[in-house]
Amino acid sequence: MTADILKVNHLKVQYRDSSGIRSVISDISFTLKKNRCLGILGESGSGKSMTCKAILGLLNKDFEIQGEVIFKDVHLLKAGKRKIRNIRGKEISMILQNPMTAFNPLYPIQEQIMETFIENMNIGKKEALDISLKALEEMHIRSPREVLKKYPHQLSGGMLQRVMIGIALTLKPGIIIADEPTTAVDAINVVKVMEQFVKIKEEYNTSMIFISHDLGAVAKISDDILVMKDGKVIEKGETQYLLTHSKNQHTRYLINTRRALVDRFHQVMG
Ligand SMILES: Nc1ncnc2c1ncn2[C@@H]1O[C@H](COP(=O)(O)OP(=O)(O)OP(=O)(O)O)[C@@H](O)[C@H]1O
Repeated sequence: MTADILKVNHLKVQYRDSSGIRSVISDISFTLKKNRCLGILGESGSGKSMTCKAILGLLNKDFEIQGEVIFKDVHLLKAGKRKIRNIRGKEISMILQNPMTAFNPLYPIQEQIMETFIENMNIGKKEALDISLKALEEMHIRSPREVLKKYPHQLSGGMLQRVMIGIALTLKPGIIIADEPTTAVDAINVVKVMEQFVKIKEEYNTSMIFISHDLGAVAKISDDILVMKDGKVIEKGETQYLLTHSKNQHTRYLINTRRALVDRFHQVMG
């Protein structure tokens, strides 16, 4: 039996503004098992990002959150700010859709990466620089010393995303939550970024939540899949079983849409 590393029980998220209250996530439950990858699949607006932001306490006061999120016996929704901040980054890392938003545009990335390592690993500047260089090398980034001196806008989305993955890997968290990590990446680098995720999973024993609207990406990396629609979980199960046996209409629709896309690609490419 594989142990559960993260349990989400009856999570509900509501959004409140001047016009009233709106349900964004309605009563979802799932578990992430140790050393496994859970793919969250769903169309835009289905609630994938909101689910993960709620888990990590990243939503502001306009959102009302109910339910239970248990990570290693810690009830994350009730944990204090300091405790959550310690868990985020070191124990649970999030890789965002748009890596540009994770960096401050006003500073070269070197300072920002080093700061993250100094804060989370309790080390000095010299060691942080060595580790930063190593993190980029691990991601097969050429001329890492020069790359570190660049400002975020001087690097491509794919490059920045690889830098983010390198940082997450170096911190060796128990869980990586990747939210549409290939969105800002050009087609050539998508393959490279996906390879890095598969590598993390296979070599580092990291548990992972991989969010995407792309069934191909989710199927490539996930052991289990959760399908979301309109803020609800409509199906969950082992990836292979779900892809071949799902009787759920919406899941079949997502599978068929993907199949049609691949067929069209083959037609165009001859
Ligand atoms: N900042 C916000 N304020 C209020 N409602 C929001 C906000 N961000 C998202 N929502 C709403 O929450 C719901 C779920 O959105 P969410 O971003 O989680 O979807 P998603 O599945 O991650 O989609 P995408 O793939 O486009 O990121 C949607 O109805 C959306 O309108």
